[in-house]
Amino acid sequence: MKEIIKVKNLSFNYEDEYILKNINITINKGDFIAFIGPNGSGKSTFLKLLIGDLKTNSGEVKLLDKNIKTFKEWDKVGYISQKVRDFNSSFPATVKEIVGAALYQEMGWFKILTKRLEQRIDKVLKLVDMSDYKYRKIGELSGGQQQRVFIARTLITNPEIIFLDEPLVGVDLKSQDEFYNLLTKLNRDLGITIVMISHDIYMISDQANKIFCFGNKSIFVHQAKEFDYVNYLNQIKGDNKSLIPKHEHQRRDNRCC
Ligand SMILES: Nc1ncnc2c1ncn2[C@@H]1O[C@H](COP(=O)(O)OP(=O)(O)OP(=O)(O)O)[C@@H](O)[C@H]1O
Repeated sequence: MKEIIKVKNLSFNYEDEYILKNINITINKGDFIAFIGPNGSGKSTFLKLLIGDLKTNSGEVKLLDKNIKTFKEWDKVGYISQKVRDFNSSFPATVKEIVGAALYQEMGWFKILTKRLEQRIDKVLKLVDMSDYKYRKIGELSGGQQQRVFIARTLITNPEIIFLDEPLVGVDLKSQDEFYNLLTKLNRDLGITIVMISHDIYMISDQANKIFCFGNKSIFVHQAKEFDYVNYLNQIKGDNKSLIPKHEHQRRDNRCC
């Protein structure tokens, strides 16, 4: 199985105290990984380490078989953040412009959107079911629709992996459902590896194939179908960040990754 991410002996601290200690994990092509854990348990930090936004203090991160320190194939990597929060209704760019901006490198000297490039925009808008919104201003769309546009923008360079950092904050429930269905389609039909931070444990444990539980500076890997999220939620009630959820964790030497 093709390894998309390999993390070896990674430790990280911002200040004196370690946030993550001696992490060893593998993410394979086609995985749909959910990062869950109490506030402050290191989910965003780990994601930033995986995409090279933060540098490891010790250990190694490999993305698509390349050390993250020298990684350059960013067109194969998508990243979706909580962008819904960043837009206001007066933001002037259209959906076409937002998605097309990802093709800037390919537009040539005069930065012209050729017919072939325009067709690529149409194709990804269709994939995310947003063709009818091509000429609409991004700021006029709902949070869920905006996130679909950002997914389209990511898809235009045919990524192998998409990282999502709580992309559904502030998005209504129906749109959340549709968004999860879209991610599942991208994962199952296009084979895109998905890594997503989510606090919506009910929803995400239904969609993901593996759950990475963050707690006490470690990451515990579960197969989603064996993950008892009701028990997990009972354990972490109160959001005590120092708590390791007491559910059955795979032994360290027996992790699935
Ligand atoms: N830039 C920073 N400088 C110092 N400490 C930081 C920084 N960013 C995060 N931290 C600390 O690192 C720890 C992990 O934070 P992180 O944001 O990774 O957690 P998280 O699991 O993503 O939390 P949440 O679910 O609340 O988003 C927290 O104690 C946080 O206060």
